[in-house]
Amino acid sequence: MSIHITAPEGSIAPVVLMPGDPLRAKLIATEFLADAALVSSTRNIFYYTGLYKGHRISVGASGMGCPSIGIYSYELYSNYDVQHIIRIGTCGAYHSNLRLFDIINVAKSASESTFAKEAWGFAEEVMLPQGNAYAIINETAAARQQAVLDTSVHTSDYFYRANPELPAIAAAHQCAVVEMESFALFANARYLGKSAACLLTVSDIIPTQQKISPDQREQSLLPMIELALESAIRL
Ligand SMILES: O=P(O)(O)O[C@H]1O[C@H](CO)[C@@H](O)[C@H]1O
Ligand SMILES: O=c1cc[nH]c(=O)[nH]1
Repeated sequence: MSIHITAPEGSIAPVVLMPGDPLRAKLIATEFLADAALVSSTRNIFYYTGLYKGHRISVGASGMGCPSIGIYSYELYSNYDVQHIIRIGTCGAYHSNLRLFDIINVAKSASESTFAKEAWGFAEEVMLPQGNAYAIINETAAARQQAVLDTSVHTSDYFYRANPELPAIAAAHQCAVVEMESFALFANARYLGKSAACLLTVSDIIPTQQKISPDQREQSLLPMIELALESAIRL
């Protein structure tokens, strides 16, 4: 048990898939895991453990933003001996050459966030995926002939902001998309010597304001979820 996750000891698998949204965690557990058990629902942040093709896997939410994923990933790595976390999220595209539903395996995360520096003394504004999860995802995608873009992302602390220009950090690091968590996940994994990767599906194109509708969102994330599950059983 930890402060924010009340799963009993041993009830979380060494590999965790982590969407932002607790209801996405529930959907994955219901649709894809055999014998899925709800092991924590503290603050309605659901964690489930079950079997995918006979392999024990957990799925649970991070909430939104670096502070929130910072808490959940730290407790999973430290209190539950989790080895690998694969974030499975949505992102906005800064450029209209990306398309809705494109899938990204995050190659690096650039952020103005103070999370890595203040928590662990990592002064860099770029954090990288840790361990072998990122490479396994690319190998799994290639074996499935599934298109995945290998892209830099901007991890932003802001969803809404006054200035519509491309943020300076996104321009400096050629970030094609924006999301809000991978920088903190990678920083925690780096500090704790664990493995972390991040898959994203493009849910909106910022310059043209195209968006996946709430109805489309559930189904449109399935290719990313399947890639994450197929990668998880190879870790
Ligand atoms: O779809 P999720 O995983 O929540 O990810 C993205 O969506 C949220 C914003 O709507 C932020 O958490 C952002 O990172
Ligand atoms: O963080 C996010 C996620 C989706 N779309 C955005 O514009 N930002």
